Amino acid sequence: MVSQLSEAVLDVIADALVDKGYIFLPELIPHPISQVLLEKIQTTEIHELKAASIGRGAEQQLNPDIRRDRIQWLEEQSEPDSLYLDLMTQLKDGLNRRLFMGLFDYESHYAVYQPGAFYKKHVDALKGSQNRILTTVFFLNPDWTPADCGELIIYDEADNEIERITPKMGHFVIFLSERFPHEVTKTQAQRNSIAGWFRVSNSMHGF
Ligand SMILES: O=C(O)CCC(=O)C(=O)O
Ligand SMILES: [Fe+2]
Repeated sequence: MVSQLSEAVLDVIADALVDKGYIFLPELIPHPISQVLLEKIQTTEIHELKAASIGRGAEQQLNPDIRRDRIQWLEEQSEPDSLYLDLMTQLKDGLNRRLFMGLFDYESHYAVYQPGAFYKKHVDALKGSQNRILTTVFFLNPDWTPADCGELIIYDEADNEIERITPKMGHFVIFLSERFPHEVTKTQAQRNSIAGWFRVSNSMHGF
């Protein structure tokens, strides 16, 4: 399966990131790839995923009052992860060519939110102190209904709600990691996503 993000789509994404710092795309990932990613998550037992923690490095801790998803990191060596990671490399290169963002690598994990799980409002990168630049979230839930809740709500810097994304199969969102607080509302059904972060090289920031 070889898939190409078109130059036209990359133009739209780059323009939106410059204009408003985020973009919601109802269908970016080719359907056959979404399908194999969904099959992988559906055939993974919940105990194979690990409880997600908050904070980085020595500060890392489990905190079920803040976050209750279970995660598994994607790996370049395994399919279908590599299909998704290849598209993210195209996105990285396309954005670097257009915006000179200096995006260097990408880390991402599958996340499963079981009924009752949520992730309270947070930002993915503390201003100036981290190397996460751009967040991506991709949803893998074919039969989602409004009653299932589990929306991803994105806020602006003044804490106004600017986007409420239903975690339906195919939905994809990209936003500047430092700029947008966001939360996952309590889900009523199992909710699958892939969250990822484009990072700049530590050495470029003098860490
Ligand atoms: O799954 C989502 O909608 C977003 C998850 C999130 O915000 C994160 O993992 O940092
Ligand atoms: Fe987040």
